[in-house]
Amino acid sequence: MSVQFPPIILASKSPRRQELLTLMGLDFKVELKDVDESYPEGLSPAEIAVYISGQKAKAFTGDGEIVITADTIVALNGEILGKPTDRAHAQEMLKKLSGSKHEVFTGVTLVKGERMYSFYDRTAVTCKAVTATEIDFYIDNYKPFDKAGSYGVQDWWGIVVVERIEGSYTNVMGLPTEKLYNELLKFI
Ligand SMILES: Cc1cn([C@H]2C[C@H](O)[C@@H](COP(=O)(O)OP(=O)(O)OP(=O)(O)O)O2)c(=O)[nH]c1=O
Repeated sequence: MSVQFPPIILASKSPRRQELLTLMGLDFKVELKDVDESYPEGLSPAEIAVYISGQKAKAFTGDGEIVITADTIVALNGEILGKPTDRAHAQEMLKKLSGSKHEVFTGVTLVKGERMYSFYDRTAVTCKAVTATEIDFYIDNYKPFDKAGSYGVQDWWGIVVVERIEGSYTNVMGLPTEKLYNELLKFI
């Protein structure tokens, strides 16, 4: 790669984020810290994603290194859909997403020394209507319990159910790579 970035730490256990950063051609290390993912009331979906990515970043100082954290949430008509707590919760979320359009927000925070900068990207996703049997098939075979909104745009749901995506695809997967690249160039 022609651009030289300082050493990068990705503070995320998400295999999708690790994969996307690798696809960006960046060298990085993964470091994990436990973070409370609760957020204050009254925030918009974009503000929630940014707030939680900021909370994840506060655990790091990033001396000489750039630390990247992110948080992805799904919003449907003002309702926030995070990760499902169990099978029934996943069924409920997928039923709501079926036959409708929702938004995915990923907040990203960059940290280097004393500097901290956050941004977000927004993608609109339209899903076709699916049956209860298809939802059960999906949950049983793809176990989307680690995913916001209970689905992965990169798996069966994205291939078969997602009709239309307006905005960044990688933002839905968990990291808005196009925007992240531009922001990293400005941040270093
Ligand atoms: C909507 C959607 C979410 N997701 C994933 C991305 C994130 O991993 C997860 C949202 O949870 P997050 O809390 O954003 O991230 P995480 O807990 O997986 O990882 P970490 O906090 O360590 O960074 O949902 C997909 O993989 N595909 C999708 O289509």
